[in-house]
Amino acid sequence: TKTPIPELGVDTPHTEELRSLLERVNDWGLDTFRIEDLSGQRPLTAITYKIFQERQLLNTYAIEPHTLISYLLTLEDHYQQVPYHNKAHGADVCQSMHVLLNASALDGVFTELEVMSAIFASAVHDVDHPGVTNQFLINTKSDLAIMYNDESVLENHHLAVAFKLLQANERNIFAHLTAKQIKTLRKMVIDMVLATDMSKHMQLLADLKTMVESKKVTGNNIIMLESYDDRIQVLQNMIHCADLSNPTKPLDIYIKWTDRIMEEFWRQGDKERDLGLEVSPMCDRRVASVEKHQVGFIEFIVHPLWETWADLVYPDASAILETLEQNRDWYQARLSSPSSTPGTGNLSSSPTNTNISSSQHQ
Ligand SMILES: COc1ccccc1COc1cc(C2=NN(C3CCCCCC3)C(=O)C2(C)C)ccc1OC
Ligand SMILES: [Zn+2]
Repeated sequence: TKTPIPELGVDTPHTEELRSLLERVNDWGLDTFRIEDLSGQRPLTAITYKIFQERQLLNTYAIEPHTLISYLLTLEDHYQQVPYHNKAHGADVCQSMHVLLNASALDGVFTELEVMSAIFASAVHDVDHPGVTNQFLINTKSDLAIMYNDESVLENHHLAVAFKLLQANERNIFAHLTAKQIKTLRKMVIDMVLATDMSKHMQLLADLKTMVESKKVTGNNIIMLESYDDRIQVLQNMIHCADLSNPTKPLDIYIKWTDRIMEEFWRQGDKERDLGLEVSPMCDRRVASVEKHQVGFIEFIVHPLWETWADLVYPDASAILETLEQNRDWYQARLSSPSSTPGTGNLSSSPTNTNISSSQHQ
């Protein structure tokens, strides 16, 4: 006999509140920070366990609850404690992917195995992220860059760690899948996680645009995807959208992600400075232009992607696109008005603006 599984998969004194929050797992904008606090710092385990239950994946694939919890807890422990690419980000992308999979334009399009592959890929996609970019790992001739020959260094590492953790019997959640199912799942998970490498963004978006232009739908507006290439392309763009979903979330949540990514980039800049390397402009905390980076990120990367995704699954992502545009306008407005950041750069000329709070965001 084994120790009983806690109802929500995690040990917490806040069971009632966590349960009611997890009831909203199908909603865009779920507060993963609140889940982190209520789950005893186990957001990834709590959210992924809830999604597996919600989608009946434990029954469909004869997954032992103990085994799933054991895998998720170990996976979560292998996310590093860095400002942004930590277990909360993993949980957030996993929950975002779960919502995107529910688009009515995709009703019945993906098999159970494809759905489980997508949820699993999202949960593992940044495991053991060291909080620095691929370029930094390459520039510093890191062991990881040597291991993966400078090609999608981080993404290859996340995959290797995720699959390595499955090798222990007590963590092998896919023990009851057929060899063929495991082969298919492994290929799809690899294809999805490798697609989260930002250097693939332009190609991914170009292919998505081509698909939208030639979109074939059934009578009730459900997208028809015949080949593996078409199916995996949609799933790759889906995980990419989930990964780049921060600016599409409620503003208070979006701002928290912005604070985290800036701190992570600035810490990389500090490392670059200490190593005598050239400090990437986006990583220099002395030339902080938080609003400018967000406006640029949305204008050139996030909005073009989400606009195309919203076309593909029209009208399912229209409200998400609306929030993105409102958030862009909010950061844009702060760009033109005097900055709220005393002591750095762009304070407006009039002295009256010097008496403001220290935080980047009021
Ligand atoms: C180009 O945007 C920025 C530059 C400097 C500071 C901030 C931003 C915008 O804010 C975010 C950025 C990212 C990412 N940016 N990138 C890369 C970085 C390399 C440069 C060019 C390609 C983009 C990533 O890989 C991730 C997905 C981690 C994630 C959340 C953000 O905000 C919530
Ligand atoms: Zn990510």
